[in-house]
Amino acid sequence: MLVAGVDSSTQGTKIVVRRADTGEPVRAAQAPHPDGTEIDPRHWWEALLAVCADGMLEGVSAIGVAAQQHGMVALDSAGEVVRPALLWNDNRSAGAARDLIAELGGPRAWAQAVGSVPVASLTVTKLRWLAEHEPANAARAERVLLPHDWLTWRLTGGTGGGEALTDRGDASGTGYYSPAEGAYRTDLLRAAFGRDLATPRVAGPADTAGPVRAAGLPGIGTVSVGTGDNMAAALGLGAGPGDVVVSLGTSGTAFAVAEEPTADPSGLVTGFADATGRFLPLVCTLNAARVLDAGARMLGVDLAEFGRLALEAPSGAHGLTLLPYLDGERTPNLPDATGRLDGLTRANLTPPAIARAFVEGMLCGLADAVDALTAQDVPVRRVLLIGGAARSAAVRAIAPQILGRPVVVPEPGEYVADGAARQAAWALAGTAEPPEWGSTAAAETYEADPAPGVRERYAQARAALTGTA
Ligand SMILES: Nc1ncnc2c1ncn2[C@@H]1O[C@H](COP(=O)(O)OP(=O)(O)O)[C@@H](O)[C@H]1O
Ligand SMILES: O=C(CO)[C@@H](O)[C@H](O)COP(=O)(O)O
Repeated sequence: MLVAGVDSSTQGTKIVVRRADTGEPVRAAQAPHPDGTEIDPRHWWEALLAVCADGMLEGVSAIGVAAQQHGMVALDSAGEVVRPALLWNDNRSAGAARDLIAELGGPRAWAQAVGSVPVASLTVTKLRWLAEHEPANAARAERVLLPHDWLTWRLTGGTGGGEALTDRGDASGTGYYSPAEGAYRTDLLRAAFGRDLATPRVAGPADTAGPVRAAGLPGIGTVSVGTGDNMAAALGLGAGPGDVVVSLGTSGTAFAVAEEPTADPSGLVTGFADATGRFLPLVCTLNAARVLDAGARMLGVDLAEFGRLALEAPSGAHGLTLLPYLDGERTPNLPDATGRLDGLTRANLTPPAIARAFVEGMLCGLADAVDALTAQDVPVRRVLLIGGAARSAAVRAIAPQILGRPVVVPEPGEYVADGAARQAAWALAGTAEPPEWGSTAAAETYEADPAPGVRERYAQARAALTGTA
């Protein structure tokens, strides 16, 4: 029996087909999404149809969708989107986040209410922005979904009979759902938007959303409830207690599966739920793999050559320090920040030093993320490195220096899509726990002497930028 898992992430859609019982890979495909921080969801649907073409779903008995978290998909009474979705990395609602925090009585009140302090990424702030800036669109909105909710709904029939569903994991990133209570905070949604909006029913981790009823796709009997991409990655990796996953995709994330919810009033750690009934404390940066993409483009080289250059320079990049806030930043919360390259001299203005500084700067943001998790008593027994940029030999070699501990790199793969496929297999099996699909046995461990000096210079540069030096 075969299952399929879909990852509809920021830069593209990926699909994997695996055997339901063992997880053995069978086939895979991917299709890109257009760039930008707002996007018409029909592009996600078209990418999903593209990866399902050419017999991809032949013999598949269940399918699940995981997607980028937080995106605001507002629908009207006919089920049409009222405007392009605002994505997790769209910073226009930063002011709305500040207002919402003040209105509820400060960050601690939010952390206690929903496990997270609003920043521009969270859906609740996008709803406030919509109400304030696009009253005509806001007036048409009847329902709010997240990217994975919308795709799952379309798969199961959409306006032709699908029920809008979500799961705890993705719901926990909205800012109007309490993972600790397992319930929506409709009062917070109403306070943000000015009136009620319909929200999808929160189904259980192994529930079925229905059969595939979308035109142009085979009538697969089981669509699992789906989840957010980070929750799916944890499920795909089989992350256990003590595992901290560092993912270097469009976003940089550090997260762990936890038995208890977190409520960090500093706002650094967002207290999400996972895809199995547990919790997923997570730190997210806006600047990860695409920092390297931009650096390589600037130097006029491909990613392989960029990595080779980075390894040519010594640790510390001859004194260069990159603050990688190329898309603003979410953690730390600096939505209007821009990047900064400190320490330039005539001697160090070389491609190797610049490439090294880009890799080190990106990784320093993630090292701070891991520290924020440990400050919330999240145990770190080992660090697992995944995501597109983990394919870079330079990143793999430099990561243990900057993270200050050995780094386990599982075989490169699509762990979000794998998690979605494993959830589909779980829905099919109807068991209490997801099927055992083996572990990260093919992982390689990278070790190196820690480079605390690099992090100290980074912290100084960051403090100078934020005026806290
Ligand atoms: N060998 C590599 N070296 C560095 N970056 C890479 C490499 N391969 C892929 N990437 C980068 O990984 C990113 C995509 O990662 P992925 O985890 O698929 O992101 P997302 O899930 O956010 O769409 C792209 O920015 C791409 O340039
Ligand atoms: O906002 C977050 C997590 O809170 C991001 O991690 C998004 O879920 C997008 O992920 P990628 O496209 O980078 O996988």
